[in-house]
Amino acid sequence: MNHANKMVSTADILNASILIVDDQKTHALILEGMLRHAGYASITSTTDPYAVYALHRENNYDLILLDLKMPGMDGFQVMERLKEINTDDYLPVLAITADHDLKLPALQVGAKDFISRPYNLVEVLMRIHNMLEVRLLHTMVKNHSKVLEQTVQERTANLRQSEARFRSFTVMSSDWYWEQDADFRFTMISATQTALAECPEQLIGQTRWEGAAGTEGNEWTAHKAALEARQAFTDFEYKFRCDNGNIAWRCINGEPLFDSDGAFTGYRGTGKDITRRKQAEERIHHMALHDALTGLPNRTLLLDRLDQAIGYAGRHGHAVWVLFVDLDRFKFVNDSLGHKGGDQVIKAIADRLQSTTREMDTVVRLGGDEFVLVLPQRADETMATDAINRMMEAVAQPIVLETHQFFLGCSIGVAVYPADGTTSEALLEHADTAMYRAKEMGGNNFQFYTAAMNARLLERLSIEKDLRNAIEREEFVLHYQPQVDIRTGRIVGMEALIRWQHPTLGMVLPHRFIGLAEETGLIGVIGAWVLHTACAQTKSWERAGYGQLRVAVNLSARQFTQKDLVQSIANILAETGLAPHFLELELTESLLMNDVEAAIEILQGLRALHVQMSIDDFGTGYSSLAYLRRFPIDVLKIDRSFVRDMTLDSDDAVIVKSVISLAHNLKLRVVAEGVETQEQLMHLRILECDVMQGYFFSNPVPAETFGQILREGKCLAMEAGGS
Ligand SMILES: Nc1nc2c(ncn2[C@@H]2O[C@@H]3COP(=O)(O)O[C@H]4[C@@H](O)[C@H](n5cnc6c(=O)[nH]c(N)nc65)O[C@@H]4COP(=O)(O)O[C@H]3[C@H]2O)c(=O)[nH]1
Repeated sequence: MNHANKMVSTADILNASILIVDDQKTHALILEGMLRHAGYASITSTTDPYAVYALHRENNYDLILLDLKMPGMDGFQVMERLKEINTDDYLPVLAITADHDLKLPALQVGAKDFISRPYNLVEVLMRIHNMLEVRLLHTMVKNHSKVLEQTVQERTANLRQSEARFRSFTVMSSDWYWEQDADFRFTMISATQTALAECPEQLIGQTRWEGAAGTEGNEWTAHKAALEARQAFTDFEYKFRCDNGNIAWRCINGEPLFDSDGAFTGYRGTGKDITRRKQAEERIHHMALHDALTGLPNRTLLLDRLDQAIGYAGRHGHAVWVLFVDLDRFKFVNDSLGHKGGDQVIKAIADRLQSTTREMDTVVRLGGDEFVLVLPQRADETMATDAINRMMEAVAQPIVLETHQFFLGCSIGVAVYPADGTTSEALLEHADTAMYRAKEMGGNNFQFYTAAMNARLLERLSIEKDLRNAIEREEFVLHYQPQVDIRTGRIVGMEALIRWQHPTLGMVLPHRFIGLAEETGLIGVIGAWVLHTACAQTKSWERAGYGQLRVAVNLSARQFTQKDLVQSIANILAETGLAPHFLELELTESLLMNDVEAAIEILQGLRALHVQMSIDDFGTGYSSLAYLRRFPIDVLKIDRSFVRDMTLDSDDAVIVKSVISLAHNLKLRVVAEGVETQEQLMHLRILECDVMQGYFFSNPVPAETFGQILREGKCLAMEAGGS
């Protein structure tokens, strides 16, 4: 009230608008006079009750002094009409009456107070003052609540606007908003996101875990415990299966909700679709553990799987076989096909290896042409080599690329857990060692690891180191083995055979280092040295007057596919002055058969130089006589294994016979290798073989010794056939 008093001043009261309604003009004037005298300034009088309604509607008086008894329309009726204007049920009416009985009914109809006639001045002014004060306060409160209402309206509009803004943000952002009740059931999900629309997370009324996949995991247990403890959580990631079968990932944040009494009412938070991120992470994870070309596990995953297999086998007393697989002559294929073709070959081999293994086995690509297989033993089986044989057969199947057909073999080394090692590293190392042994054995076979192999491996490593320095230290020499015309008995040429005079190992034969030189690429330099030395030596014997001799030089696979082969041979011939037809290049049959079309092209390039070409070890490779016609060659060398057995085994005799007649049909010379006995020579002479080479006439000998033989004019004794 104090507060209200302060707000309504005397001036406000005296300036309030007052209407006096009395049918008797004099009464109205008396009252008006009293009021003016008391200081009221805004007073209107009327004697017409019918005019009151219009006047009040227009002026909205603060106070109406209303005579109750009037002819035509009395004060009660006037009040009824005024109610139409003052809809808030407040009639600012002070009833005037001399009749005591009308006072109560007047108050009931809506009058706020009354004044009695005859007027008591103090009472009249008092009541008018009080009434105006209440009236003005009432108006003030009404206005105030109007302002309040307006403020509320404005605030509500602002709120709506910001809510709309929030909505549009959530629509535009990849996140969404959700709410749950105290049982963690969704009560609201702002579900307009495309991600959600495509793969709705949960339905209203369901819990989050009803649609999730793999909820028995530890992370879900921890999450549910956090919910039970009413804790906020951030970045909880989980996956679930959509209706279309796809797996989707979500990341959510949430906070608990409590009412004003502190009781838990549920959770609310945001959600985000992280399926793409998870897929990318999975891809990266897969890439880190797999080989990009073949999709097979890589070395990292190998170590993991092998550790697991060893752990399991150790607990159950089982074995694990570790196979180290390396393709034979892959470098040759890769060089002749280019990288793309090489990749296709690797993929094909990877598929074949996988198709021959069981589900529990692991096939790994280490890189290049190296694979590792982990074959754990099953409880009900004994490990057998059948699996390895199957693998080798699968690899050996012809590979067809465009018009090319290839044959690849592989060398496999096997180390067995626990006999050959109890750690992944030891098993891999020993399988690798065994694989090298298989390579040394000529490839296309498998070897089980033995402790002795380690010693060989160490020797190999030291040889490899020394090989690199051998050229500079001039440790290589060529030995020459005479080739003799069987009809005339005269030396017509020689094969140049490399030897390595190793400072500690002594004389090292080619089979111990040529393969290594191939693998390390040193064969390029070594091969060029051999060619140069052999041509120069031959030319010098020619100059010395020992006749015109042809020198045969072995070409390795890697040399054969060397891009500048033709040019470098032409250079050597020019440098040494040897006529091209005195140089014979020996190529092995398997080297040519690897990729027939490419081989023909290279041979044609060499043919243009007018050098001679021979097929070495004929009969040992994948003989394809059909191709012989297409190779521009001059000589066939019958492998010494046939020569050795031709006098013992009639099959071999038949083979030698048919090779000689086939070669003659094709206008090729035939050289028989490894002739060791008189009997062999006799046979060859009967079969009309052209040239012989072998211990029977001479071992390979140093150049000086060969010069000596030439000087002496050594010939094959014609009658007896001996030297
Ligand atoms: N059992 C027996 N063996 C005989 C007889 N006559 C000769 N031999 C041996 O047979 C091999 C013939 O050489 P190849 O077949 O071309 O086989 C050669 C050839 O493929 C390769 N080689 C030798 N020198 C070179 C070279 O300079 N470059 C390349 N790339 N390879 C070479 O190493 C292989 C082995 O060479 P070597 O150990 O010198 O072995 C030589 C030779 O000593 C015989 O009557 N009985």
